[in-house]
Amino acid sequence: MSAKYDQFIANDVTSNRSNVARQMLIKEYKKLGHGAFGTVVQAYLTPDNHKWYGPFAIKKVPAQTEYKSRELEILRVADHPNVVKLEYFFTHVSPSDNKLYQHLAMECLPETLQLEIHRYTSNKFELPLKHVKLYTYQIARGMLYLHALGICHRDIKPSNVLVDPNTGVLKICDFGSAKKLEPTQPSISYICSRFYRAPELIVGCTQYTTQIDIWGLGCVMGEMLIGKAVFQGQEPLLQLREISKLLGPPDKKFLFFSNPSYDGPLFSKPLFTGTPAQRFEKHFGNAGPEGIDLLMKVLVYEPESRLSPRRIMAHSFFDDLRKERYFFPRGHTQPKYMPSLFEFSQFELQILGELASQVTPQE
Ligand SMILES: Nc1ncnc2c1ncn2[C@@H]1O[C@H](COP(=O)(O)OP(=O)(O)OP(=O)(O)O)[C@@H](O)[C@H]1O
Repeated sequence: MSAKYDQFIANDVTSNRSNVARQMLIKEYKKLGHGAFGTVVQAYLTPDNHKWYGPFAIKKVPAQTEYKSRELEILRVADHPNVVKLEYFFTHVSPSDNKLYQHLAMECLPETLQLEIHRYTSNKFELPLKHVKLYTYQIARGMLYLHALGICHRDIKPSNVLVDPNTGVLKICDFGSAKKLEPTQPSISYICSRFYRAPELIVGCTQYTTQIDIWGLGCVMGEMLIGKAVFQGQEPLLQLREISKLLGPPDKKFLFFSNPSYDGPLFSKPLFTGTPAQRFEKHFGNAGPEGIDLLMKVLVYEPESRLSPRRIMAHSFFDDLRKERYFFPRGHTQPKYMPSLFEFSQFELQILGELASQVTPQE
């Protein structure tokens, strides 16, 4: 291994599996990304210069902020095939600015869904429908788990979804905005990236539920189908205008329950023609009738009317995944067996309840 980047020794590198802390040498290889709060680098870890662990994606965020501690707290407990796994964590003072940084070493995936969508659009294609099904199903399965724990991701978007296009595996990442929602406590409404913000967030609701993530799932599914963000508001309030073009304007009941004191624009003058079904058909025709039906049940104003993760997983749009366990990875002419989609834990089976048999393939 030839080092191109930084290397440093960190004390107290804690394994999230065993909880044991020890000194390790960290070798960084390349930058994977950077966001509002920190940078992500690919790195290997060694306790003795012989055994190497990795590659990991190490996210560095300034230590001792509320953001950081929530992200660590959530990643420490999250253990699911569709949620990025935290392997090690430690704090370390950066020699460049002498500040303390929290380091989260997570399993590393080759790409984000954003890049995967971009690969197709730059060649004037959209993702094959089978891939849309495979990825949307896994987002729903990750959400089934997170939401059952009360964890709301609050920033679902294609760049926060990691994929391995070769295996078809998908994992939700970036828990920097995530929060365990308590039913009686308000939360800030100014979260989530604009194009993916649920309508209740746009109108300033502070008692929202994990259903804001379901809106994000709908936006991500739609983006995979059409190759670009479904609702591209040029500024925060204009985001509602974009939504109104497809769904029609929000009604009084929605506003009453979301934020009765909202006094922003409502876009009640028709900005569209035809029925909602015709507009969805026009936008997402390539999803087929089942895909359109699913989107129409996910992209709805009332959060409680949006399908839950388990109802999404049970939707007939995913019957193909249950019947035919192969897919063609990008650039492959030979089919490949799909990743594990239905090997549910006892916890998942409990949440799926009576829908478990509908979600699982019938041999
Ligand atoms: N486990 C991982 N494997 C591979 N790449 C990753 C991984 N985690 C993060 N990345 C890359 O780093 C980018 C930023 O990571 P992340 O979203 O967690 O940081 P952030 O500071 O919260 O960013 P943002 O402000 O854009 O949300 C991701 O979009 C992705 O490209």
